[in-house]
Amino acid sequence: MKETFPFVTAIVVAAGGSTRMGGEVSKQLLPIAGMPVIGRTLSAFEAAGCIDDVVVVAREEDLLDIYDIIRSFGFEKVSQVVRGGATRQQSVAMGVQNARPETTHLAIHDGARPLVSVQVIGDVVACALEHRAAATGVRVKDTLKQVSDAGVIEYTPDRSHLWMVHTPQVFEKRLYQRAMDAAQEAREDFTDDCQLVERMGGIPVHMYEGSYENIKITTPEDLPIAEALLLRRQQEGDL
Ligand SMILES: Nc1ccn([C@@H]2O[C@H](COP(=O)(O)OP(=O)(O)OP(=O)(O)O)[C@@H](O)[C@H]2O)c(=O)n1
Ligand SMILES: C[C@](O)(CO)[C@H](O)COP(=O)(O)O
Repeated sequence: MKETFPFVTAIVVAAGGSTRMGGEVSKQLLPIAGMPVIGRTLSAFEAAGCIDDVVVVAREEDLLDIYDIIRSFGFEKVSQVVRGGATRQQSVAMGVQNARPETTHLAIHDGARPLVSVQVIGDVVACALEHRAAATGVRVKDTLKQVSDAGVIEYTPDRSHLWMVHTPQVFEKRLYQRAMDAAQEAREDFTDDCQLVERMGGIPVHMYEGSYENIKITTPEDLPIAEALLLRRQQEGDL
């Protein structure tokens, strides 16, 4: 039997409006290389040895489809599917409130990042077990510009310390709970979970260098990119 410490619960948030994708259907339900986006995401967490339990957060209108996907692909780690909130932060909070009481660490992940690998999940969880708080991300590859509302370049930031943050973002549960309560009390709402811990100060969030393949399905051109990456993995025997 597995020891109870650590007990890592993945909170997979899939309750967004998919506005930038367009269309009626949630982007998490769209097929890529023959499987719904959320199915691909959940397969990675099912296969990751460091993950003990999974809570999925979804829109009310998607619940039946999500249950269907979980049943048909046989995802045994998913213990609950709960309704999300109006913002990503609220959806994460719904997931956290429903995590099993023995949870010691939370691995918060976007349902819309189906290319996350078992290796990245394992490495960022290990980093958080050591440091209490960790995120995965990649170094910015392009030269960046700050552009004014009039469309004029204002300046070129030094990119040597700039990264794009991905998920999973992994935290000791007690720490994350404290950060979440403080942000809620201050009525602050953030697009990622690191910011909750960053704003408290005192606890450094470690960055684990992950993979450029861990893209978020955000706009329509992301779908063929994800499909091409998955087909390459299939050809290389990684799937
Ligand atoms: N109220 C929300 C908003 C976002 N998310 C989830 O958070 C992840 C990252 O969000 P994003 O890509 O911004 O998704 P959407 O909010 O759906 O996108 P958009 O801004 O285009 O509507 C996604 O897996 C999304 O489903 C969520 O669970 N609940
Ligand atoms: C959490 C996140 O995936 C980190 O990259 C991201 O912030 C989600 O929201 P966004 O509004 O698409 O940046």
